[in-house]
Amino acid sequence: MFEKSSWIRLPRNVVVGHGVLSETTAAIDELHLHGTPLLVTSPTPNEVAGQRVADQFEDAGWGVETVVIEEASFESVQRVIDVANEVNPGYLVGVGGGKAIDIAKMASDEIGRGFVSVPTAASHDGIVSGRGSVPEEDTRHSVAAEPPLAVVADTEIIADAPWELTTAGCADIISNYTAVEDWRLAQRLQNVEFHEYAATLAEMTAEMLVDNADTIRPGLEESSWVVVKALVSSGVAMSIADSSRPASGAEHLFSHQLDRIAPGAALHGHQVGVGSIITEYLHGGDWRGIRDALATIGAPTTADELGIDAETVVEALTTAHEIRDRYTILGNGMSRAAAYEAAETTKVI
Ligand SMILES: NC(=O)C1=CN([C@@H]2O[C@H](COP(=O)(O)OP(=O)(O)OC[C@H]3O[C@@H](n4cnc5c(N)ncnc54)[C@H](OP(=O)(O)O)[C@@H]3O)[C@@H](O)[C@H]2O)C=CC1
Ligand SMILES: O=C(CO)COP(=O)(O)O
Ligand SMILES: [Zn+2]
Repeated sequence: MFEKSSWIRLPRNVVVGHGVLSETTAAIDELHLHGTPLLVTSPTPNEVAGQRVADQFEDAGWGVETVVIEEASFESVQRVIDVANEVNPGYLVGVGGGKAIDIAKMASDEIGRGFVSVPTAASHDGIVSGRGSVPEEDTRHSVAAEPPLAVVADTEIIADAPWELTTAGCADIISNYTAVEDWRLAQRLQNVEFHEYAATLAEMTAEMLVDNADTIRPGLEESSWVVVKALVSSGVAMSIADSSRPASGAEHLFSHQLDRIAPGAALHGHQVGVGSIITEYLHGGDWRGIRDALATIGAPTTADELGIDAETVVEALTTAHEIRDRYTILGNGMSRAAAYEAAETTKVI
């Protein structure tokens, strides 16, 4: 039965490969955008890529305005909006990790301009999605934001980024397994809207990454390529669902709660990976398989490796269900005894 219309907003040009940063203007030119680009970046990404992108824009005769943000905050989003109000850009270009990209996509959404994503790290699937997240107070989870019109992912630059950013991106993809299990559960128990295509794509993406886990190695540019492709697929799954459901279940609630209790302890992807080991155990599934895939890639599998203690894990597990209205295997909350049992059995603590 057709109940309502749905919009699937996908990037038109996804350019991935060695040296493709030099094709940024070509990828944008194809979109028939007009006006001066506003480049949003952060300090290191600006050095490794932003300045080169700005030079390309100048050489193309398009001009460019640049904002360098240091922090992932609503203040930074506002700063970009303020600059945009002054210079009236044709579109925004985010160059960096999740911080610069999310700030650019949230500002784009606010001012109604197109957004182009130029990731310098493969740290999570936000680099290609239409979801934005700023780690402040009540909004730990992502919200709808401007999806990228184009993504330009230069694997030469991404392979040179700190390796733990790539293992975090891998773990974010592996967490799709439990995210989809939670989504199916929510459909059965709560009649939550479910999209088979989006769920299958998200699961298949995780499966392909796990199948290739032993080829993902630091210093191998091919590994960055595999991870970026997986992040693109995961972003597409979220666009099809018009929700982060295909890539975010209870393991993400656990991570968002850790961000509250122990801010900055570990990377998003590493936290959701450890969360996935525990929530797969709660689902009665192959949690050892998830743990082994994470370990093979070199992502954390224990609280120690995340830099948090047992009490923090238990507090996050018992309160994670309060993060948002999203039904998962955590139901209405875990007891402390159950949280200890799950974390100990899976050797997370
Ligand atoms: N939209 C979504 O679905 C999601 C969004 N997020 C958001 O994303 C952000 C986290 O993303 P993440 O990528 O980890 O964070 P950052 O963008 O802060 O990048 C992490 C670090 O890596 C540095 N860096 C980036 N690229 C390179 C490179 N090529 N070489 C060397 N250093 C590099 C950055 O430098 P510098 O400090 O100079 O920027 C920063 O220190 C948070 O704001 C979070 O809220 C997280 C999960 C999901
Ligand atoms: O990180 C995400 C998917 O990997 C986004 O999920 P959230 O909506 O839970 O922030
Ligand atoms: Zn995630």
